[in-house]
This record gives sequence, C-alpha cells and structure tokens, in this order.
Amino acid sequence: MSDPVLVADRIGRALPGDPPVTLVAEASLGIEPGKFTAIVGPSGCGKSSLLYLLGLIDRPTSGRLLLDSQDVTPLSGDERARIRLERFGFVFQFHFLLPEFTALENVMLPIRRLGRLAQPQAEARARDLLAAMGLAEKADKPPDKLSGGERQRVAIARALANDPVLVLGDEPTGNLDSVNSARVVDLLRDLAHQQGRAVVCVTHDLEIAALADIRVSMLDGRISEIRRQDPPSA
Ligand SMILES: Nc1ncnc2c1ncn2[C@@H]1O[C@H](COP(=O)(O)OP(=O)(O)OP(=O)(O)O)[C@@H](O)[C@H]1O
Repeated sequence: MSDPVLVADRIGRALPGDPPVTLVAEASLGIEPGKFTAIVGPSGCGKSSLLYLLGLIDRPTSGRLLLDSQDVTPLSGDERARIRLERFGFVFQFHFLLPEFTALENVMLPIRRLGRLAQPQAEARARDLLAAMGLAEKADKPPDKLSGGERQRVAIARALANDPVLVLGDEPTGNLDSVNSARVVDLLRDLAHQQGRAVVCVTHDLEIAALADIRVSMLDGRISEIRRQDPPSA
C-alpha cells in the first residue's frame, strides 16, 4: 500500500439554504498512486460532488483536503487553478474538446497554458500522447471528424498533457459503446498500473467498478464503504 497522494479528511459540501442541502458529508479517504479507484453509488448520492471536491474544482465547506500533505482547502481560486493545471487531469462524460482546433491542438492547450515547454517540445509531447492512445494518424483532425471513442481518447491524451499524478474521470465511458468503453477503461487502468498515476473514476457501471483496485461506495452523500478488490490483471 503506497502513501496516498491526496487525503480527504472528513470533507463535506453543503449548499446554503433553509434547510441547507448536503451534497457530501464527512468523507474521508486516501487516493493512492498506482491504483484505479472507482466511486460508485445510486444516482444523486454525491459521487460527482465528491469527485469535484477531490479535484479542487469545488471547495469543501467542512474538513480538509491534503495534497502531498499540504492543506489545499484554504488556497485561493488562482492557486487551486494552478494546482489543477499542474497536478490533475480530468476526463468527463462529454469530451469538451474545442471544435475549432485539431486533436493535436486540443492536447497542446494545457501544455501551452502551463508554459514550461517550447512549441516544438509541446507539439512532440502532444503527438506522443496521441500515439499512445492509438491516434497518431488522427492528430490533424478536428473533433467532428473523429468517432466518439476517438474523441474520448483525445480527451485522455489532453488530461495527460502536463503529466499529472492524479487523473479524475466523471463517467468517462458514459457516452461510449461497450467496445470503446472497455478500451478507455483499459487505458485508464494502465495509467495507474503501468504509469503509477492515481486514477479515480465515478461510474455507475458495475463491470468497470469490478475492475477497480479500490471501490468507494456512496449513499446519501456519505461514503458507506471503501473496499480493496483483487481485480483481474490487465
Ligand atoms: N448546485 C447544486 N444545487 C442543488 N443541488 C445540487 C447541486 N449540485 C448537485 N446537487 C444535488 O446533489 C445531489 C448529488 O449530486 P451529484 O451530481 O454529486 O450525484 P451523483 O451521485 O454524481 O449523481 P449521478 O449518478 O446521477 O450523476 C443530487 O441530489 C443533486 O441533485
């Protein structure tokens, strides 16, 4: 068991109101590098809300979130955005690729925003990532010339643009047929098992959840169980 890179310490998220609405309550868990973690539970139980807290997209209203032992809860919006750009990759159900750009340009965007690589290196990195997703030939195509499965693999390449330690997915296979879904799940598991990243996915698909190393079950905004599983090897 490796040390968690991200630790949620009784985090909660409530919306103000009378009465307040609790999206997540008292959630504690550690996210480990090299592991594929699935968050499961019935519709509306707070899976996405928890993922957005873990991904520094939303801010907890109680508890603490520790990234590499640093409490990131009190950081400003700009600081959190910078951390997201440097340390996190996100894959959503909808790909959110920019339609006016090619696959290559979409993958290069986060690299450019981070600003650490010169243009030729950024392009080489983006091409490598697309090639690793089996998309070397599609680099110059815009999203509307790609299939749904290809678009989602471009989105994964984009999520990896800045070599994040954490990759978070919100129903990343939700729009895909079973063949493409299996391929995307294999890629996500490889990111954990072969590349040592911490991969966390919200899913309602119990077959995908069965492939996870760690299954986090939620009910009514709370974590009801965290179970380590022995998934079949890839
Ligand atoms: N901004 C908001 N304002 C009010 N209610 C919200 C808001 N965001 C989420 N909710 C509610 O909070 C609950 C948790 O939502 P969340 O999207 O986290 O659940 P989920 O488990 O991911 O659901 P699903 O599987 O259907 O996507 C739901 O009942 C949702 O309607």
